[in-house]
Amino acid sequence: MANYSVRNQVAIISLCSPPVNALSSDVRRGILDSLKKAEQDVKVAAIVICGEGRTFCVGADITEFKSEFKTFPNLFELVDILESSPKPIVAAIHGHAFGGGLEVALACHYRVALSSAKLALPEVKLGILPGAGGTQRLPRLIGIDSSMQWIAFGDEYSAQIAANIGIIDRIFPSNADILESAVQYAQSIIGKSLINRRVSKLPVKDASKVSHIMEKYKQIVGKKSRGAIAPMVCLEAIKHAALLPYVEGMKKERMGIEALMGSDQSKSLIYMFFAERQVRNWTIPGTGINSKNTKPIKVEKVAVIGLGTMGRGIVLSLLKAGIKHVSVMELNKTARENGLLFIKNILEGYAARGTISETQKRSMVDALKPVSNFEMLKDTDLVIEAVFESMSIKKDIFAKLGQVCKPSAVLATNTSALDVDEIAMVTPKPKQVVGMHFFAPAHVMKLLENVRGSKSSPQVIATAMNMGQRMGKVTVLVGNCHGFVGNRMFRHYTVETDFMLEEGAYPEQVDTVLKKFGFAMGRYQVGDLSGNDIGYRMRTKFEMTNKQQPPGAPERERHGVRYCPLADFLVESGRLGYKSDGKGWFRYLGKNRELTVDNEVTSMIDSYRRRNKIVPRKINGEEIIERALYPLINEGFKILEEGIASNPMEIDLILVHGYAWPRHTGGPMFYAHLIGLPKILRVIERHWNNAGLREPHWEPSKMLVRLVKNHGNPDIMSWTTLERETVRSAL
Ligand SMILES: CCCCCC/C=C/CC(=O)SCCNC(=O)CCNC(=O)[C@H](O)C(C)(C)COP(=O)(O)OP(=O)(O)OC[C@H]1O[C@@H](n2cnc3c(N)ncnc32)[C@H](O)[C@@H]1OP(=O)(O)O
Repeated sequence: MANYSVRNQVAIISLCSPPVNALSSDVRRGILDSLKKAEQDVKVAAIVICGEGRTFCVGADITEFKSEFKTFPNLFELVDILESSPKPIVAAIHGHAFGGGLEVALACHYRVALSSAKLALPEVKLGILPGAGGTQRLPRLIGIDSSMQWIAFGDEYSAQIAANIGIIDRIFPSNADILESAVQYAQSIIGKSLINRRVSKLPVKDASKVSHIMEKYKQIVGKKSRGAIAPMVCLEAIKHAALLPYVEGMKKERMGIEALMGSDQSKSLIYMFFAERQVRNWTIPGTGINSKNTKPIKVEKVAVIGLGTMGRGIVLSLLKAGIKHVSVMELNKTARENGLLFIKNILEGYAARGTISETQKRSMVDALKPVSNFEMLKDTDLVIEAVFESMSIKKDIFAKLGQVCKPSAVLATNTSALDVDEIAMVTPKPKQVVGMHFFAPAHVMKLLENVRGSKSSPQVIATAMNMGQRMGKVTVLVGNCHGFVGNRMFRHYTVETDFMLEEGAYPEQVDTVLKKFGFAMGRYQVGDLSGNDIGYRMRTKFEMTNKQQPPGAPERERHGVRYCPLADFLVESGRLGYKSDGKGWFRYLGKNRELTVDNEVTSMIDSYRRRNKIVPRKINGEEIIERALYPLINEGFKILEEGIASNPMEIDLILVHGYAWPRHTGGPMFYAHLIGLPKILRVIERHWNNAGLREPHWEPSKMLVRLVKNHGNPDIMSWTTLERETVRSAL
């Protein structure tokens, strides 16, 4: 709804729909009714639209998208009614003016804002376009070039930037009273002509350059938003603002939003939006313990052990989160000096770019406390161990931490696959131990996979979850198993793509198909980028690599299971990827590391096939997608079945934020939901029947089988509930 009042000739329409004043049908109706009152009241000479509470308006109510077009006034109708008002309307912006909220402001005749306000047209991130005139009004205010930048990427901008380019007419200090300031501003414009204040009537300044600008953005969007439809539709709609009169341009915008709204990509992106918020409400499956009934321990002093790649990133994340005391312990002098230098350089860079102020930078540097022995960690609230991935080294460290740290200290291990319980058992208080799996580089990557050990106390889990959120990370709680969620699932992707190389595909073909699906890089380029030796080290641990096999051992089998040694040959021939002179699955040439196919790799694959008498066959794109992605989905169901993740959203967040799974498909589980579970199961069963026990990743998940058998194609939101009911009724 919207509240209405009048103050000194100025009518105030305040949006009132906590927490973020989304433009639900009630709010839109409230604005319209208030506007009518203001127009009819002869004592009113100007109108202010503002938001109650923490923000101006975050845009259309996403939960009402399905009925958006049906109720009067829809957003599209409301903005034109506002703009044509005979009385001047001032939008008073604090907090956020996002999406439809900014479109409402663009339809007002003036816009004022607190300097702390943020503005954006982020609809593209929901797979749609600004469908209430945003693509037609913004170009008339700031030109085609800036509009394409704002709308095709959907990023937020400060009020000051918006003022610099002409969106905001007046900025007030962040501590000003926005309503009071806006009312005074409205009084100052009473009686002024509204000609030139109705944005839809303005010409587009850089209209003549539209083709050139369009080409530029098509290139950028093609690279940055691979496979996503909405960014291109946004560009097309903005182009029409340059070429067509406003009314005609609006018709094109309408066609654009109707095509995008309800599309699979938009459904996926909306699912992601809510998943990112839902995940804050963590729960331990089957226990009743959750974020609502568990309080975190107060954390003021944190320590990080190890200043390698992971440790440095973790320290930076803690500093950015505002932790005022971060002890860093690295016993190797060179690693310590390099690590500290790296951290300081990154902070310098942030300050130079204006991401943080000089004062903030200084206080972050002051917060760094190098320590040289475990004793010095005795009053630390949270210790994050980030040393080399070795069970014995980690156990050694936890044994020491267990002796010196105070009993309430939370002891976290940053491991990507090791058993958190085994590490915990060396301490006198295993309930204080938890896993915090960061992704490299930890100060950049948004994902944190927190691992609850079987003994981790609820408070300790709450503390790790809270710390992740303080660091601004998408923090997901998972159970303890080898590889946790992400690495456990992703393994199958690499295993099965390598099998396709044996059978007839080549790395470039696999990567092209995966990139078309939406991955920023294919499986083989990712291997080259992160280093093919990482997987090799892991396989060495399990005595699987080519070199570790006794003479005469079967080349394509390990521990009775199908195995492809091509990745081993690659590493053993020194092709680790980018870092080994640009040689990996591909060859990277020149300063720009241009990816080229390397005949050496092709010959290696061909001769391996000949040696093993494999007759190569043609593998098409559909097969590549099924075989690369379905085993991973199958594993996702096994993870749900075991309670390692509590719901599919958690799995999807991990794969999207940690493994570059394309966001516009919603992650593997949502993708499975879009394809339909019966088809997913059919394909998995077909491969399982062909491959049998030698390829266990094709063994259908029991949960998937039960869901399809008992419920056909149930909605993703009901999977875990249905599974629980089925299991309970079987007991
Ligand atoms: C015929 C014409 C048809 C045209 C119709 C189509 C036009 C659409 C135009 C649009 O406006 S689409 C929506 C565009 N807006 C957005 O995408 C903004 C989404 N919100 C955000 O990005 C963030 O919420 C924020 C604005 C940056 C604020 O972040 P903050 O961290 O402060 O809060 P949150 O935790 O994210 O949100 C609090 C709470 O509010 C819910 N919520 C946020 N935005 C919306 C929304 N637009 N609709 C419905 N609900 C929203 C969010 O889910 C949280 O709920 P919870 O229950 O507390 O988790």
